[in-house]
Amino acid sequence: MEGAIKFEGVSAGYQDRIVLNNISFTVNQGEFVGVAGPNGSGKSTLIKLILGLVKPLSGKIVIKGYNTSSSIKKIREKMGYLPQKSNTDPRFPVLVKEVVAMGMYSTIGMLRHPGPEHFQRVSEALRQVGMGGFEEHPFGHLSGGQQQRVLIARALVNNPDILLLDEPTTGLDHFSQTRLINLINDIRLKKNITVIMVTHHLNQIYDLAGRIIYIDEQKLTIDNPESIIGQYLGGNQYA
Ligand SMILES: Nc1ncnc2c1ncn2[C@@H]1O[C@H](COP(=O)(O)OP(=O)(O)OP(=O)(O)O)[C@@H](O)[C@H]1O
Repeated sequence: MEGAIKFEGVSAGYQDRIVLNNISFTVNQGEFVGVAGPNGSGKSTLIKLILGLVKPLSGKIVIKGYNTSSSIKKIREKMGYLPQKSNTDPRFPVLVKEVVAMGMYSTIGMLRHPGPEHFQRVSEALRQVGMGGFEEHPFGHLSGGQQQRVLIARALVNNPDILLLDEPTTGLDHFSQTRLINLINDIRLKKNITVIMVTHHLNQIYDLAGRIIYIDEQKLTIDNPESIIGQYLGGNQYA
């Protein structure tokens, strides 16, 4: 079976700095894979390689059968992305429906206005994350947890096969973190989406993620949570 995401001998880095050296792995459709490792080890770089925002120095990346070096537009249509959190100015005058509609720019184009059929998709994505009815609310007036759910709706609005989440629970209280992760997992199961989620808190996903990617010192290991925690975190999932 062709994997949803396949890395073959990939090296990547910036200027004269190698971040990932000769890594290979395959993720299957519908898997929930966590991405962990120390600060600066290359977790976001891995996500950006999958998105085609960072180009490999050598090796090959194939997403749903398409090579990132030649078919990046096709691949982007299949992916939803929630970047690392940046704080939104509460006075920023943008409505929830406009934030979600931004997720469709890759398919409808930046300069075209979204039509009624697009806003139907926006409402559907908001319903999926439990934010139906919030279309006309100012984004900046929502709580942190609600804002993250709206940003997940933005990542889901194109019906992606792959959802890439870079520390989606940052800044949320413990209860909201658990709720958000359970929500992501429910959507994954319902739609058979592949979820790749960067987190500093493996305990959050220990029971849900089938496998964890651990990155350190230019190397990548992929294995079940128990084994990764045993090998790298001294057996402590809360480390
Ligand atoms: N655009 C860039 N130009 C140069 N160096 C970069 C760039 N982006 C990242 N780096 C460097 O590459 C390394 C990996 O960064 P990356 O952001 O992938 O790490 P990370 O594991 O996501 O870190 P964190 O846990 O702090 O979010 C770091 O040393 C970082 O300084």
